[in-house]
Amino acid sequence: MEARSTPVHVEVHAPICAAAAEILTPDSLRFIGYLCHKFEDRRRSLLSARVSRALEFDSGALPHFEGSGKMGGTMREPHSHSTDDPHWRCAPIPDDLQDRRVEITGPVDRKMVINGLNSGANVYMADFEDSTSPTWSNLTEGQRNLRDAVNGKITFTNANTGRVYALKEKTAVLFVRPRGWHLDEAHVTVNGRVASGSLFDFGLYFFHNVHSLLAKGTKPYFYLPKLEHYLEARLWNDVFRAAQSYFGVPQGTIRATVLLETITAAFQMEEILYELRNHSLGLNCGRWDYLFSYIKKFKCHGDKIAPDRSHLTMTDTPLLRSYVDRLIYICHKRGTFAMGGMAAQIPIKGDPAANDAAMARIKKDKLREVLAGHDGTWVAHPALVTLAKGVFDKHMQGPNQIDKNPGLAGKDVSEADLLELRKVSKGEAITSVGLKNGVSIVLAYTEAWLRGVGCIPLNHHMEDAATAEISRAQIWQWRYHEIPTEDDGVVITSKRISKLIHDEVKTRSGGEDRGKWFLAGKLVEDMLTKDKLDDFLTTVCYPHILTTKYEGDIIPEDEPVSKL
Ligand SMILES: CC(=O)SCCNC(=O)CCNC(=O)[C@H](O)C(C)(C)COP(=O)(O)OP(=O)(O)OC[C@H]1O[C@@H](n2cnc3c(N)ncnc32)[C@H](O)[C@@H]1OP(=O)(O)O
Ligand SMILES: O=CC(=O)O
Ligand SMILES: [Mg+2]
Repeated sequence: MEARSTPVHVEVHAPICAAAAEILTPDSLRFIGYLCHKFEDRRRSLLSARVSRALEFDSGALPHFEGSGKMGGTMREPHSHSTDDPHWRCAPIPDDLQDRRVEITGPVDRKMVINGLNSGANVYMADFEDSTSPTWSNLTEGQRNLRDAVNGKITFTNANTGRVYALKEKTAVLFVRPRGWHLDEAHVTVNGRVASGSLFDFGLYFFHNVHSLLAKGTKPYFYLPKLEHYLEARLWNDVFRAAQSYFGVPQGTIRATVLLETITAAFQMEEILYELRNHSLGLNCGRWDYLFSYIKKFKCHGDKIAPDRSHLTMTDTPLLRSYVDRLIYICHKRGTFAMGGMAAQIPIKGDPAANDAAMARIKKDKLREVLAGHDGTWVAHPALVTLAKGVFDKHMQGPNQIDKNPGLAGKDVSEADLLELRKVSKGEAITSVGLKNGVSIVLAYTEAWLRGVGCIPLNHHMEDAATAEISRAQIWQWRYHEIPTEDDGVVITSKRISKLIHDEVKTRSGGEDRGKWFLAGKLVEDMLTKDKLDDFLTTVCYPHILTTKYEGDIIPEDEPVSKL
């Protein structure tokens, strides 16, 4: 392990619960301190650049491909060199990852980790992002669960049923998705500044598992969420280089797939791959955050108002189709994975007809993906693994189709194609039902998140921090543009939204201060009716799940419980 001499002060401002005691050792904290100290200024400056770009979009600007010569103002980008050489390829694919046809994802609680690894999927992605509410216990226990899983020692006993869970002999290959660059880990400060959530999650997993993973013949594999720019990919690449060198493991040991899930990243697919090429495992279509990002970035554009969420389907939304095609083309051209995304339907219990219809929709979605050229897909629930595998087995003969399917449909995707929304028939685009459903989704998800639950079943769909954000952003946008709902002609105003929220909170809480309904109602009302659209629901709600004081990046005032 490489020695580091720069003095770095790491403080933990949270109870040292049993999991934290095992995970936050002096050495692991020293490593987190090293990463945060080295990269925090760059993280902050990249986050500021996001704010500047957002202001330009608010004034009507649009993203452009590099080299289009159309960038103006602060959006002038440095040349990335990604297209200078037509021959570069991403690093070769590791043996245990040739076949990624079905990947299951899920939050990091102990039972889920075991069920995900045992699900029969090729890959299990343990998720600290969209499906985890980053409470202190979720994070520290999640890290402990992953360490135990990597060591093959994870077990779980259901206290109610007595059922014992343990790993099967053959398990899925493990990926980990740390939080995005925008999220802080406020329970930890490094030289007085709150730590990055990304570096906390990445660093602890890497610290505790790199050697065990290598000894088992696998590697530390990551999914990188919510990147908005290729310089953010460069930051991850530099973090990987620093981490590998700190531990004395070969460069290229870490491998990562980037979630292509922001509209700005869609204009920089090749640039992002290029930055990470020595660590890259391709791109994935994170369709839900992608829609959220589109609505958020163009919230002020009167010609880009999205219809009800139910209309934003992969087949009927031109910008989604174009982004899929372009992603497959770019990834295959550079010799790496073009992964599909998540269908939000989950199994429906007790209603076979409705369940059959949901399964048919998922099957259609997976068929579209494999025929388009994707090398694999995501499922949200173990009961969907066989279904998705069946579709890929039938239509993808080899372990992947990187070399077989060049995805040429994506070659000529234009800037305009990546921005084109679906046109919905007059009278059905934005409806009172869509508005009510949207309010109900944002509220229910926020309530669960505040209780520490990051993914919920709702109306037979999974709702997480990406799906709920679409509803939040679009309701804000409809109100901002004073859109009337088409079925009744009534304008969407703050007053109308507030009433829907109050009614829903009353129904869901029974009028009693149960769960987190009252708090969720207050926060959601504020987010949906204020002048400014908050960047993320999760950053608004974050101070409410902490065990310590925190406002934005202000340093907690309490005495730290642990110092390094
Ligand atoms: C937009 C994106 O970012 S997508 C990626 C992030 N989102 C996700 O990963 C979604 C993950 N999925 C889930 O969290 C869950 O499936 C939910 C919340 C949607 C539904 O969960 P539940 O209501 O518990 O489902 P259900 O009761 O049908 O579960 C049946 C069993 O499958 C298990 N299970 C369900 N989903 C998963 C999963 N994703 N991974 C592992 N196990 C799972 C349950 O733990 C349960 O196990 P048990 O029978 O041993 O008790
Ligand atoms: O992370 C996945 C998404 O769709 O968002
Ligand atoms: Mg996402």
